[in-house]
Amino acid sequence: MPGNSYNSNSSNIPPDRVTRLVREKIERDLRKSSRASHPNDVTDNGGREVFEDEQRLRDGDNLGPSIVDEDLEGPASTPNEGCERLDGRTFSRQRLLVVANRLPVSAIRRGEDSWSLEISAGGLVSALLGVKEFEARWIGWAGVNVPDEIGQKALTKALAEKRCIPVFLDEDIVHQYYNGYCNNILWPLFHYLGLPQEDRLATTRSFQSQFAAYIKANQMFADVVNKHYKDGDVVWCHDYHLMFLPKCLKEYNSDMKVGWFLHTPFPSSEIHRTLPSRSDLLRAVLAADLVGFHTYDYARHFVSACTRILGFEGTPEGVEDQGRLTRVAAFPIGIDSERFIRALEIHPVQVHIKELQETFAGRKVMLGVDRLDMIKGIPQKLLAFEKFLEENSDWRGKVVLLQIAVPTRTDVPEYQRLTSQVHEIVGRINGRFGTLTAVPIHHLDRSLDFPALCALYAVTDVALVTSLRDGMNLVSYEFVACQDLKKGVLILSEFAGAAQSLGAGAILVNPWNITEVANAIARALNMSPEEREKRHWHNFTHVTTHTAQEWAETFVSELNDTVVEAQLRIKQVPPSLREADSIERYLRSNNRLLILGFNATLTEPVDTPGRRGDQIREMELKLHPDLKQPLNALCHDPKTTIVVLSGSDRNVLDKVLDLVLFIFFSGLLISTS
Ligand SMILES: O=P(O)(O)OC[C@H]1O[C@H](O[C@H]2O[C@H](CO)[C@@H](O)[C@H](O)[C@H]2O)[C@H](O)[C@@H](O)[C@@H]1O
Ligand SMILES: O=c1ccn([C@@H]2O[C@H](COP(=O)(O)OP(=O)(O)O)[C@@H](O)[C@H]2O)c(=O)[nH]1
Repeated sequence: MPGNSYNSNSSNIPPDRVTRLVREKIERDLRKSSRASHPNDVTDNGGREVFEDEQRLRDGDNLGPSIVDEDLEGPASTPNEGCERLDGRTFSRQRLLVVANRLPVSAIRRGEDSWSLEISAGGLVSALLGVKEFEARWIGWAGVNVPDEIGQKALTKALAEKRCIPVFLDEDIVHQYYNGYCNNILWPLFHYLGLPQEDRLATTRSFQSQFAAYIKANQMFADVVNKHYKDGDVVWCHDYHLMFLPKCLKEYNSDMKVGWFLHTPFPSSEIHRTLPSRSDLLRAVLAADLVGFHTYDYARHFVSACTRILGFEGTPEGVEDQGRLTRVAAFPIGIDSERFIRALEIHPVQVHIKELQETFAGRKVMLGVDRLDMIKGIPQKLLAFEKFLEENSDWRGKVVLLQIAVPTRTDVPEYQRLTSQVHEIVGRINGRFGTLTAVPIHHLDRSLDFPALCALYAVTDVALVTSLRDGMNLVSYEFVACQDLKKGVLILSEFAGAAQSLGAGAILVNPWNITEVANAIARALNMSPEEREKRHWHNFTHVTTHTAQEWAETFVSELNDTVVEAQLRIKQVPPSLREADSIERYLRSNNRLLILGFNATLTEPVDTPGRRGDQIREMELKLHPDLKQPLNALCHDPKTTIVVLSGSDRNVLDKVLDLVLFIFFSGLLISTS
């Protein structure tokens, strides 16, 4: 198990490694405080304008200078690379390897050895765009199958210009790992939509081959990381696609600083325990030093899955297994709010705003922006809008719903079915409430570019985010950032992570309750300007102060600190007793107290021994047969008192130790549950 090998390796850590880690931490702290007092005194692009970022995004040059050739061949030292000067001192910036399923660029093949690259500026890209503390490079899949060596070499070279390093996955792996295990199993399960019927049995062939492909793909990502890793780098793994990656990386090198962040919800342990590979996935994630989630609830669910399914200890800091702590915490993502606010001033956005205002003059604009995914609750949203129109005839013709539904995972049959279902509902509502000149719903099955999206956000009166579950939902943040003039209303699902941060300013709804959402639409459209202003102010303050940059910096510096703290903690663990000394003293003494653990100390190892309240599985615990005789002998010995200390329920202790207790036991059972 990686956790074990990590533990045993780490206990032999040379003191100079601890000293080096602490020195690096002091340097980082110094760098932070220098930057706080001289925010512009940075020799990289720290003072750049947001418009420059926009230009660089368009030019596909937003990810910094290219990776040097040596880097492509493997580890090499690159003097002065990533250095910055602050207060007259030179610091080298720490390298950050961001590993995500998808690279922030999509690649289109133009010829045998030529590629064109398009930047896709999703949440993670903008989050890292503004981070100056680290020198980031990306490792991931470019979204295309490149079977030939010439194509792979050319793409690798082209991507290096964007600080990206590709992982080449063949079509079969993509089908089984990405479409199969990631998007057909983990994605619906983590969003409380359950497992697909045919995969409910752990023994089905498709489940097993998809899981095998998942592990294989994760290993392929790990191989690439390992090839490019240099001592001192921070490796940040992202999302449900890469839950095995921390384990693979630590097996290569237990000193690697590894963080893992989940962008989706982590469901209640009762949901997670339905997954056939539940234990393997949890153990693999726990190999990381730091595990992060968007909300405290997701973090809590993860910790309780680890305690209930693996029998590990949950502490306020995270999850502990035999003295090794994996830190678990909430790090809510934000957006680059400045980028949206400043975009509203640029000419193309203003042109779009004017066009939209003219087109929808005299009508209130409602907006939905979602990937066309079951979790986004698009059919439920449309049905609620239909109900609103049914019950509020005076609003007919005076309100329009613009629904942008970005196609996604189009190879997965369930997504294809969803598309047809949405089209059918839109057609029905438009048929019912449309006129010869206007329809109530404008539905687009495509994505918009950044200027068009900003303009839409800015002209909207009411945004409708009705996700059935959503890790965070950045659309709600982006809408708020673009509304400082209009102060429109946000209707937000209570099942989106964003509800935890924007709940006070939004109208929160249960998206499954069509009547409640219909009523919320009426309330939002009729809301007084004073109430709108108050609500907007709350959310705008949050969105502009909890930015993506801050999210990324906090996670990575927490990861650095976690590693230092772990090394210091290991040094404080008392050394094991020497066996010969212990026996000798035991024999000499006349009054002995032996304090024994229970689960996995006195009991037979059970694959998933439950703990803390899971009495059903605790009842599976049995006294280890080899211990029966020695325990009897000890209990017979008048010089020895035995205490069994356990978090398990008293009934469980009674049952397991029954025989011993009944006949011989002269000790004490302490149940802390
Ligand atoms: O690449 P795809 O398979 O099309 O996946 C789409 C996106 O899924 C993930 O989104 C999640 O991350 C957001 C930011 O943390 C969060 O707000 C949202 O609730 C999640 O669904 C993934 O992180 C993205 O990179 C993908 O593009
Ligand atoms: O036409 C579009 C629609 C959406 N988005 C972006 O897609 C992201 C959606 O993120 P969210 O967290 O809301 O949900 P996800 O799709 O990641 O589940 C947001 O940053 C949007 O700006 C976009 O670039 N073009």
